[in-house]
Amino acid sequence: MGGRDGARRVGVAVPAAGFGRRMGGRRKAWLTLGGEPILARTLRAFLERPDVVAVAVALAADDAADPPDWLIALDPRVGVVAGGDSRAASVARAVAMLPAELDVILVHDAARPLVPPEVVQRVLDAVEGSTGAVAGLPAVDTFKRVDERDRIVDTPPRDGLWHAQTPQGFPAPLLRAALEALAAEPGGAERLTDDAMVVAAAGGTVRMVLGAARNLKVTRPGDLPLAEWYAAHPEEGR
Ligand SMILES: Nc1ccn([C@@H]2O[C@H](COP(=O)(O)OP(=O)(O)OP(=O)(O)O)[C@@H](O)[C@H]2O)c(=O)n1
Ligand SMILES: C[C@](O)(CO)[C@H](O)COP(=O)(O)O
Repeated sequence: MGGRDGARRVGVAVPAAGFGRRMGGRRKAWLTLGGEPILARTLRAFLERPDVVAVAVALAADDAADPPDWLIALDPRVGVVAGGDSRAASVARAVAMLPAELDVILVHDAARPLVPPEVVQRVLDAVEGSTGAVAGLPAVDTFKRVDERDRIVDTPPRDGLWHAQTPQGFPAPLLRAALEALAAEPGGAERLTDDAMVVAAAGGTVRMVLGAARNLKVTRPGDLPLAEWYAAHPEEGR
């Protein structure tokens, strides 16, 4: 896998257009972690890689129309686009603005600012010669399926259950084709909550690789102190 000069060309799509409802209506990209915006920290993990040739960030429409100065000045590889009503729609818009000649596209949530470089590397290694790879962690809790009256109706066996994280990486032509197929399906984008589902729906087989505890998704207010702790302890949770 490689461009004309043999070097792999990686593009990164960063969905950052969420509403942060579970965070009390605060857009998580702009919250600070270790004294800097969450989005800045998220992008750094990818911008420090020389094989990353372009990064497309999907922002809420008003933010995309008036992005902060620091983001515009951050790196010439970074571009901004308005996201959509669902994560998948935002990913599709970010992928659409990436350059055509890419070998691999990584999708990474803006809300996961603590991804270790070795997790990014594991995903990229696993994408080589395959149809996709996702970072994740084996489940540690017992899972219950609960009905609308809060009754437990099933306890799915935990064997083989993992928590999916990001990055999620795919051969670029495959991800583009899968997103196009999804766009043609009414309501498709809302149904699929991660990129592996998009590629699997198009017939791809996606592998799981080991993620990291510190690669948590900042989702609720209580996640912020934990993320701050990880930020202050760079060797923990890897
Ligand atoms: N329409 C959307 C929805 C989500 N995201 C992004 O997808 C990632 C994962 O989503 P999540 O953590 O669920 O973020 P929010 O959608 O902001 O959270 P909530 O569901 O609480 O509103 C985040 O980086 C978020 O900004 C996006 O780009 N566009
Ligand atoms: C893609 C994801 O991070 C995998 O865990 C997650 O599904 C995104 O969060 P959401 O709450 O489903 O939008």
